[in-house]
This record gives sequence, C-alpha cells and structure tokens, in this order.
Amino acid sequence: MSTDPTAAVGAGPARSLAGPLVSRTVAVDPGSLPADLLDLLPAEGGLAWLRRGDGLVAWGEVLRVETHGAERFTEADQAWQEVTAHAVVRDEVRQPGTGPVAFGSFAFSAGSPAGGSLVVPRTVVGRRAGTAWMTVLDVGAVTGSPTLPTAATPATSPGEVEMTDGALDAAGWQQAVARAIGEIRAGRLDKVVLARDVVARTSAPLDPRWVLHRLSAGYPSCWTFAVGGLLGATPELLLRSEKGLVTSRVLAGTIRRTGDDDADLARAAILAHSSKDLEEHEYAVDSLSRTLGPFCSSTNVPETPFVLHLPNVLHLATDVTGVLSTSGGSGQSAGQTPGAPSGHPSSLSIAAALHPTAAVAGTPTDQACRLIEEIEGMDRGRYAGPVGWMGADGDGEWGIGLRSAELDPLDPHRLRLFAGCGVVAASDPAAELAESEAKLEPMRHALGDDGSPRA
Ligand SMILES: C=C(O[C@H]1C=CC=C(C(=O)O)[C@@H]1O)C(=O)O
Repeated sequence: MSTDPTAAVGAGPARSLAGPLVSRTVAVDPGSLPADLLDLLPAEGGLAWLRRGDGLVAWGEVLRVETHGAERFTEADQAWQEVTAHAVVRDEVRQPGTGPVAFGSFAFSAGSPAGGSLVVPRTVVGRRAGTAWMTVLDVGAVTGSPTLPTAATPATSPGEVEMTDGALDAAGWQQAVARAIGEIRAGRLDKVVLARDVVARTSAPLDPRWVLHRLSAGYPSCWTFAVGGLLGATPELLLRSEKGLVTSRVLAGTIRRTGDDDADLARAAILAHSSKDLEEHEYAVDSLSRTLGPFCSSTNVPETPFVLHLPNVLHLATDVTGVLSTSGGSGQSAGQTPGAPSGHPSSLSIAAALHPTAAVAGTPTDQACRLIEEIEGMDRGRYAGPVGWMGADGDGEWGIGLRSAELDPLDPHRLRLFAGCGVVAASDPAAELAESEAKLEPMRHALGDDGSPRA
C-alpha cells in the first residue's frame, strides 16, 4: 500500500502498509506557538481536540481506517493496535498525546452508513500545561527534522447562512416527544433522548476553522473537536483514560441561561432541585457507572450532581472517576481485549462499551434505541457518537459528539446541526423544543447565525 495518496483501509492495516508507522516527537518552545493552536490548521483536512487552549491540532493523513456496523469500534481498535505494535517511535517528550496518535469519530448507531473512522495524521502539534511538542508521522521513515509551520491562512467566513428544518419540523418533533412521553407513562421504558436536526446552507464554502475558532473562544470549558467531518464543542466527556485512571463527565438535566447572573443563580438552584432533571440525570450516571465498574478496581461516583455553567445552558453534571484493573481483571470479563501495551483495555474499547449512555440514548438502552429509530425520523450520523483521540499505549480522550454539526462530504455549503433532549415521564414537548434550541445555540453562533429555522 502506498502512503501518498493516503492509505485508506478496512482491516489489517499494518500488513497492508508499505513499512512500519514511524513517528518522531520533539519538544517545542511554547512561546513559539500561536496562542490559539487552531491558527496552525490548514483550510482543509484539519483535526482538532482542544480545551482551554490546550490539546492537539493535526493535519495531513498517513493512514485512515474506515469501519462499519456493530464492529466499528473493535475493528478500529484492532487496526490501531496492529499498527502501533510495529511502530518505530522516537519521543523526546513522553506526555499524553505525544508519540503516534489517531483521531477518531464513530456513528451513534450500528446501522448508520456513517460508520467510524480513525485518522493518523502526518503532523501533530500539542500543548499541555505549559509543555508543547510536535510529532511528525510517516510510513517507513521520517525524513528531515520536524519544523513548526508558519501560521496558516486566516479562516474565511461562511457568509450568509440559511437554516431550514431537518427531518422533522418543530410541530412534528414535538409530536414525537409527546409519543415518547406516552410510551414512558405506559411503562414501556423510563427515559429516551430524542434529537432533531437543522440544515444550514452557507453562501461561501464552509471553512471549518471559522466554526472551530468561534466554538473554542465561546465555550472554553468544552472540548472543541474536528474529526471525520464532525465539528463541535462538547461539554460531555465519555472517557479519559490516562495511566490507569479513568474519568468521565456525565451530563443530563438542562435549563436555559437568561444572561443575567442573579437570575441564572436562581435557575441553578431550581435545576439542582428539579425532580424531573434529577431523574434524567440519575439514569445517565447509572448507565455509565454500571458499565464502567467492571473495568475498574475502584470507582468514585459522587452522590449529588453539581451544576455546570455554560454560556448557553446550565447542566446537572457528575464527574465519575475510576482506577482501571490490570489486564486479566474484570474489564476482560466485560468482553474487552486487554490489547494495549499499558496492560489496560484501550480507551476506545472502554468508550465503545460505555456507548450509548443514557445521556444520549435512554433507559433501558435497547428499548430507547428502538424508539429513537422508530420516531426520530433521521440518521444521527456521528452526532452523539464517541469522538476523540488515542495514543499508541491506548490511553486517550473520547467525548460524546454533542453541540455539533456534520459537514456534507459532497457539498461544502451544507451541514446538519443536531440537538437532543432527555425525555422522562414529567417532560413537556414545548419545553423540550425550547431546550433543543438552547443546545443548538453554540453551532448557530459559530456559523454566525443566531436566528430560528426557516421552513
Ligand atoms: C443530547 C444532548 O445533550 C445531552 C447532554 C446534556 C444534557 C442533556 C439533557 O438535559 O437532555 C442531554 O442528555 C445534546 O446536546 O444534543
């Protein structure tokens, strides 16, 4: 297999590569980097995972693994293990995110044509707590020493943006929510998360960096990402796995902000005591901690959520932490391959087991997913699926692809924005519609459009 053009493979990538993956990481003077790492990204093919200015940006493609169906996670994980098992690595920095890394994003549902992809970039620049580095990757050999690029061309505006309804209009989506409430009240399930899409049309071809800059500036506490055509700034961390410690930020239960600090504090108190939102939240924490537990020798699940303040909404939030069992422990009995050189299951394999949590599907999971298929009227694509990155040791960070939009691969003027809401017995369709509008706000703002959809 040649590496130029990019190698795109299904299974067995190491066997089909012309040589081993080779990576070289060097330390970089943090002062030589732009304050915003996104300034380094080229207009096309950029990858990003950033929070509060730290994280990874990357471009170019040495290898791409495309997967589909129920095995989309396992196949991607195995491909990465196979590639990294033969990799030649020179790493002067040795931090999470140095050495070879792969960026990934995966469809919410096994039946989606969106499948999953892992991309191994050609160049990565990273920053973490005052340390900065650059990694160059290739197949066979890295030629020359890594040199920092000069800042790329500035991002260009999408121009006029027109928003139209996606699969369902406002009335149709509220009917779907009403139907879900009926199913829940009839005792067929406890919770379901229903999403809707809105289609944006831009007058100029979309430059993803325009959106990413605005998302990371406006939502610094969220994880701003660009992987596989999905762009967004998610407040929800499915899993971070680092040196045997795992962390997850579970969100469910939402109230819109007013823009007035005193009024928002009062709203935070209302949210913290709302039985409807606390119930919604509890399902999400339960689903995550039940699945994470068997991978861990110990976990810490706080009894009460805290209120996370974002510029557009307040969420009930719980940070769950755990210590991974070493290989041969209960993670394996949960059906995972220990594979990664750290001796722990890889971050992707744990993320795959956790997906979909009740923050994006519902409780019980199977019934909720069936109802979603039946009444949402759309394919979620990679919205609400795991998105993030993983290193050669299997450690990495995977967010849930929320507050996001999917670019149309065939039309650079078109993208689909998504937002979903947890529905329980006490839900009200009009309130859920208003909540979904609040959740669309980050992407609308990033595109420069803050209005409502036009039919
Ligand atoms: C499904 C979404 O949000 C989830 C995360 C936080 C709060 C949620 C809620 O209150 O319904 C959702 O569970 C979305 O943003 O599309």
